[in-house]
Amino acid sequence: MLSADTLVILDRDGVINHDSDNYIKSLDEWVPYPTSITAIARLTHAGYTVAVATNQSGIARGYYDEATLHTMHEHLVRLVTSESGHIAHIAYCPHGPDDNCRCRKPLPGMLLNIQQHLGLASLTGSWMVGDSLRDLQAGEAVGCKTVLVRTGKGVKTEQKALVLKKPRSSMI
Ligand SMILES: O=P(O)(O)OC[C@@H](O)[C@H]1O[C@@H](OP(=O)(O)O)[C@@H](O)[C@@H](O)[C@@H]1O
Ligand SMILES: [Mg+2]
Ligand SMILES: [Zn+2]
Repeated sequence: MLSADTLVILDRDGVINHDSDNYIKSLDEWVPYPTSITAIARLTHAGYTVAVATNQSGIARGYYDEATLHTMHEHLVRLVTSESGHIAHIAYCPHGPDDNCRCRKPLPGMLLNIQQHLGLASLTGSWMVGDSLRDLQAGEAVGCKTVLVRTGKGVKTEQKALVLKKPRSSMI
């Protein structure tokens, strides 16, 4: 039975698959981490609903098109299905940083789209798993519990957050 606290929203690049500073521009470049597909299947078997929310500014930048993105997501779904897992919805933002859209993380637009698609009244208590601060910010904006992974950009994100948290050394 779907409820907010059994929903897990995953960031894609750096969480499900390897990320690249040069963007993931083709199906060949989309390489899942060794355990991520099985992890999604295990979440399904444990009664969780899994969705994906991914920024894909590479489309706005002209590096690849939506058809190519769809081939990556069809492949992801095939792999998960082959392990009897399920992905309830994949939301993506094709826009660039200057497009002022409402869906690009850290804005929560994609998470609200997932909420609407699943017919949930709220995302309070759902999980948002990401490797970037903007993933966690999007989740926090709609009451999700957030998880930072150390894959992808996660270690860099953690180090940046630790630096920000460090008490300022008193200046003499
Ligand atoms: O982690 P998710 O949201 O699934 O996808 C991130 C990707 O769309 C790309 O996002 C870009 O950020 P900018 O969009 O250029 O700020 C860069 O971080 C790329 O390295 C990365 O591949
Ligand atoms: Mg990411
Ligand atoms: Zn967008």
